[in-house]
Amino acid sequence: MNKKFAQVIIDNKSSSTDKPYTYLIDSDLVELVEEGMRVLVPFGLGNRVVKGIVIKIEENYFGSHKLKKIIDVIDDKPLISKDLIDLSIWMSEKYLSPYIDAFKAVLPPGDFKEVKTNILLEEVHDDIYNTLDTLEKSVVTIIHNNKGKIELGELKEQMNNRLTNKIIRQLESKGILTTSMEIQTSIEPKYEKYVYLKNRFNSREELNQKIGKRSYKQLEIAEFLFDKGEIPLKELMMEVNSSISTIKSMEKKGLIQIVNREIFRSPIKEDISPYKKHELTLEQRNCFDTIMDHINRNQSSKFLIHGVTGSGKTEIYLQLVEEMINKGKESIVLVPEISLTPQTVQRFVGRFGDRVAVLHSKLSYGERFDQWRKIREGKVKIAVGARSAVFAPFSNLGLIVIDEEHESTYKSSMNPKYDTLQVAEKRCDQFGSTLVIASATPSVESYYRSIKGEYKLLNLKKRIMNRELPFVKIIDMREELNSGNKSIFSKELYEAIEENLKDNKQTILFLNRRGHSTFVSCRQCGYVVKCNKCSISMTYHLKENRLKCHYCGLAISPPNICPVCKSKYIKYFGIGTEKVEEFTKRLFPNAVVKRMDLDTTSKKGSYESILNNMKEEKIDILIGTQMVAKGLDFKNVTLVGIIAADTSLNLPDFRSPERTFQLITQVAGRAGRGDFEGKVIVQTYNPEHYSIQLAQEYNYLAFYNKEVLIRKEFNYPPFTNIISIIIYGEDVKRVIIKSKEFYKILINNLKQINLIDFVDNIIGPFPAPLERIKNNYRYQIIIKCKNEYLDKLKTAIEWVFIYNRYKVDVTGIKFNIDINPNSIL
Ligand SMILES: Nc1ncnc2c1ncn2[C@@H]1O[C@H](COP(=O)(O)OP(=O)(O)OP(=O)(O)O)[C@@H](O)[C@H]1O
Ligand SMILES: [Zn+2]
Ligand SMILES: [Zn+2]
Repeated sequence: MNKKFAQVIIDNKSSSTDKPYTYLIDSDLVELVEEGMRVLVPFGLGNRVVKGIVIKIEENYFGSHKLKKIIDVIDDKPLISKDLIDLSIWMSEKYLSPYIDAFKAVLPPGDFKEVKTNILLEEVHDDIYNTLDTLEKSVVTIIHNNKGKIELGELKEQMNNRLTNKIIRQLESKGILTTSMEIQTSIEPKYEKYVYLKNRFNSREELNQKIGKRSYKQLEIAEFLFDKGEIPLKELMMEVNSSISTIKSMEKKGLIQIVNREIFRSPIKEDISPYKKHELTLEQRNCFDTIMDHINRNQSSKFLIHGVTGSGKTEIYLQLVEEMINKGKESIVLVPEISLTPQTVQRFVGRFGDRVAVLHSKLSYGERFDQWRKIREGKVKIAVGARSAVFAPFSNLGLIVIDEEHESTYKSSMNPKYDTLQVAEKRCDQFGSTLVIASATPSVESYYRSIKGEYKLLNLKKRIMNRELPFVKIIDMREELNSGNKSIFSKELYEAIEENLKDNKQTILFLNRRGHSTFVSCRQCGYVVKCNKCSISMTYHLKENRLKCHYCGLAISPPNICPVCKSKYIKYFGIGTEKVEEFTKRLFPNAVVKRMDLDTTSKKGSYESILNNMKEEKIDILIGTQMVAKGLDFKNVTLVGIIAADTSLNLPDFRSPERTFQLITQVAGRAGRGDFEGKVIVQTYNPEHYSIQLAQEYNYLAFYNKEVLIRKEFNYPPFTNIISIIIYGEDVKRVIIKSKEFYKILINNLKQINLIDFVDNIIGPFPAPLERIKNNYRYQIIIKCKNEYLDKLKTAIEWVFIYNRYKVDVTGIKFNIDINPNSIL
């Protein structure tokens, strides 16, 4: 038999070993090794045996090195499919990510080295058993003696034969074995006690004959178990109203058996009520039909749905998913983590039941692995989840939906620093599947692409039932101040809340800052309390009476006297949600007021409980950050107050006008979703700013047109790419010296390869706007570059910063390279 060559990725932190290594696959393993399987290989000078994953198999090897051999193959089936391998390689190149990080995004959750394969023995009839060869028979015997189940590695050890994988595959094809994956986690599996009748009775009569002489209760239990089969102990005790002692005594007499069974870890609560299918409105139908028309003609396409808040986008996704199921295809529906509320989950699970897998960051590794496995094994047809669900390992993917596509969380800020939209496009290209992205406020980039024809634009201009979009009133807070109102609430907002309370309607108040006061400062000398690890002013939290850093979490007691001038005039400035809550409670003592932000929702279940109380109208006024801004659908909310629309406007980032427009539109969209008209009050110190003005008119198109002109004029995305390189470390002097050194090397390199004139702009190195985070000083280089030259530029950056070909000493220095980052702070 011939030999082959495998490219193997090894899990290794060091960037110098982060590349595929070529190994020889000897003839005896050639048939067994496949792309996506894990193998054991000798690695490094000492030939330490390590686990790696095969990403490519080649017929030829043209190198001159003497190759090491693969020692053994671990899996009997690939852990990941070819399309996901290709996707990872593509990501590592596109986002300059280490291979191993790119692969970890698509590998099963947890440590891939810990994945185990269990082999289960099915029933084997004698006539079939007799047809097996000796090796096959011994495999069957070993598993049989091991109570019908064995872990693959253990079986191999007992077989002492390298061809075990092949034998297993043969037996599997004969229906004698099945395999399933499992991962070792620190979380103990959950068990529950189950009860069943020990003896088999053919009929109730037989049962009565055998144990009829026993007590009435015992007979009742036995009959119950005869009807139901194996059931949870708890359920039995409840149903027949029996004590544990009766059941225990039956066990002692050998009538029944109590066993521990593992409970399948599931993040989906069982008591989800069905979500009925809506008859599509005319607008919804047009949109749905256009998409289905493309799908039915087998045209893989991309769509952007621009649909106002409350226009019923979710119903369209649900019906598209249903069509996919009918076609035997799978769907991925992505929503921002923050909108992955019980409400969203309920809509999907309520419609499709156990055909839905839910993936989000609050799941434990065990839970996540279970969801991953269900997808991989084809047990579910839909994956609903946040960003990383784009990697759901389906094998027949028909549709990807990205809801609220403008959300910044779709861009990852950790390796691989991928943009979910681009990854989704890539996956859809691989499968020939359909991509639908949607928003009430599409990002400038996406809308621009729809105008260029890369996405087909579909509009939903009306709310469901022709409900009106809420009326938006802008309040100039400078005038409020001039007229003597120093409160957080303008007169108009105060009166509107009061009226809303009288009418028994609910109110949402939004402020994009948590905590109580946003900074603490000395009135005498101007000293501001800042985090001593980050260059960020600290936020006061009243309940704990602590100053907290929102970047690194450091908490300290607030000072009584100024540490600089020793004065006592320490003052608390700025407002956060906690202060809004305090004021609201004071002004409306009879209202039920609740706050929803990171601080009040960290306990498990607290988030759900607030949303439930809101739904059941037990809360009059809900105060919150981003969390109350998106996707929530409460019919009784008729008033939305935006306490300060300017917080996002003043950040030194080219996206801040866009973010402000989106936020106001989205928050406003929470009002008037039921039978009653909604009203929105926006308080601001910049009432004439176009973001605020155009959000008031719901004029997305005018906003887009204005914004896109600015982007063009000042050369920002989508007209260019922005690459941010942050050089950071604890020693500020070294950071400065190294930044300058690397900057010079980069410039020289770009000159050498004749790229310097094609790169639009290189600025830096200068202190990053967030100059210090967690004790690290950060210097930044920003490069702007058109699409045509981006690949060349990336190669240069890789050469200089990642491979460090110039052998610069980088002790204590790290780099963070991000292509089109979310924010350039
Ligand atoms: N065809 C329909 N007939 C009646 N009600 C519908 C229909 N489609 C959707 N709805 C209901 O309309 C409400 C708004 O729909 P949905 O929440 O999907 O809007 P959306 O466009 O996603 O809004 P947002 O962008 O604000 O999240 C929901 O309560 C939904 O159940
Ligand atoms: Zn002072
Ligand atoms: Zn800090």
